[in-house]
Amino acid sequence: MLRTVDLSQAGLDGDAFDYRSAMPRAAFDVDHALAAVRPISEAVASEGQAALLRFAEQFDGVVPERLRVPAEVLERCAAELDPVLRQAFTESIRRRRQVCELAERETDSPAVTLAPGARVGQRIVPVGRVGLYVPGGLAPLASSVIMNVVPAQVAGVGSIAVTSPPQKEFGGLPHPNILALCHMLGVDEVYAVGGAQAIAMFAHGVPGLCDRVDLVTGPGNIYVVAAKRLLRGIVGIDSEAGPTEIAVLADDSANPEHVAADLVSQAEHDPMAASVLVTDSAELAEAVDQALERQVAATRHHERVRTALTGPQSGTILVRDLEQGLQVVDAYAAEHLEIQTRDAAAWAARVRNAGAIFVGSFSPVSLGDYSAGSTHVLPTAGCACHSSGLSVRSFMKAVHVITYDERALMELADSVEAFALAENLPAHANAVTVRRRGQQADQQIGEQA
Ligand SMILES: NC(=O)c1ccc[n+]([C@@H]2O[C@H](COP(=O)([O-])OP(=O)(O)OC[C@H]3O[C@@H](n4cnc5c(N)ncnc54)[C@H](O)[C@@H]3O)[C@@H](O)[C@H]2O)c1
Ligand SMILES: N[C@H](CO)Cc1c[nH]c[nH+]1
Ligand SMILES: [Zn+2]
Repeated sequence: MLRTVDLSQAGLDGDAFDYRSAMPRAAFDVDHALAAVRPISEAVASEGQAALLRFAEQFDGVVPERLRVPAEVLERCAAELDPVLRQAFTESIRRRRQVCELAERETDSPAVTLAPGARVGQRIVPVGRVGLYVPGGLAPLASSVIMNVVPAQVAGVGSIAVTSPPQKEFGGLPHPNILALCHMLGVDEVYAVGGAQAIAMFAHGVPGLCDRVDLVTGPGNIYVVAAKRLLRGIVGIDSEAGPTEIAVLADDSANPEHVAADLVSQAEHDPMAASVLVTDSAELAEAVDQALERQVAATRHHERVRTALTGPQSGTILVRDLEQGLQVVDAYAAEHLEIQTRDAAAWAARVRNAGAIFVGSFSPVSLGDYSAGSTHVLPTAGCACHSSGLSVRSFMKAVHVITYDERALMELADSVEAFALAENLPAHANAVTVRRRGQQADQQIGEQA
């Protein structure tokens, strides 16, 4: 089912080999998606609620009665939540919050004294207002409420709004599990708006409905990603967390049924999802492919899964050994990387580029999707080589605080003036010179007195 790319001879001639270009990856037509979302964004900016209602009908097949979900609906959804699900939600929140509080929090740095009277410190400040996107097109990702809201709350964000597509099945409201989780987490500003129009609503603000936000976070499909890219600058965005990807680095010790199940699990998200196996064992590759045939035939969303697994974005990469496999997975920079090898922790420690690393046979990506305590909002399309998953840090800004007294500034006056004049910015130099003159004038007055 997976096409094979044999890289076992690549790079043997001693020349650097471009593994990134050799990897299967969707040729995302973001330009096409950008062309689709630009008029959506402009219509939301100029027409407000009327445009939101029109796009809901066009893309979600339903016109919500109210674009903002009433408080009593949130309360009812929480009250009617299945007890087993409530327990699962509670445990997921508890673990995610614990990791946020113990591993992701940043604190102010004490000021560094660089010379007498010259101090620079750093304050960490939460973003003021955020808009959090929860996907709901092909599947209602209630877990994305937890992954967005919990780090925002731990960061201390003052104002939190959540949005998710309206569901025809639920009369134009977002899915009830999404609404129940919002209530459980104390979020009362929730909208029934999906896709690019939701990102535009947050970025521009919509009079009489939703105030603009400072930062938009959360995963979504290619239209959501394109809207975030289009509106970056008008609003802050987290990383581009688009159609899901999984790469598995495996040797002949891996269980082919486990590997296949994990590849299928992420292919279930989207026909554009990517599943990639990197292995030095042709026997494992063959066994995984056989397991895939069986598992895909039996899975509920088999059409979507088959499209994802047979698309240009998925495949098996044969490598000559795990050293080369490491180079390949680093070049690919997967959203999720599983290591299913002997000595998995040692290989995992050497990986540089991945959104999240799942180590050993009993850490499947699905665990991280829901309950491990880690984030599932992760950079895709190779962005893991420069971006991180959504965490408390995503909701915080660092502000330098500079405090120099007169003597400390005068010690540096020559340097700053020379620097400024070298850049042909004399007004910059003058901002120091006037203070120097002021000091000289004070000295003269002192001498005259
Ligand atoms: N990288 C991550 O962290 C991460 C996490 C979870 C999910 N995901 C991804 O999120 C995505 C969820 O996608 P989804 O579709 O299920 O839900 P979604 O909520 O992201 O998108 C649904 C919306 O897409 C818009 N849309 C659909 N067709 C359109 C068109 N032709 N033109 C303009 N807009 C259109 C509609 O407004 C609709 O409300 C999947 O790709 C999944 O893999 C990524
Ligand atoms: N695997 C997805 C992208 O990280 C997240 C998710 C939510 N629900 C199920 N899976
Ligand atoms: Zn998933």
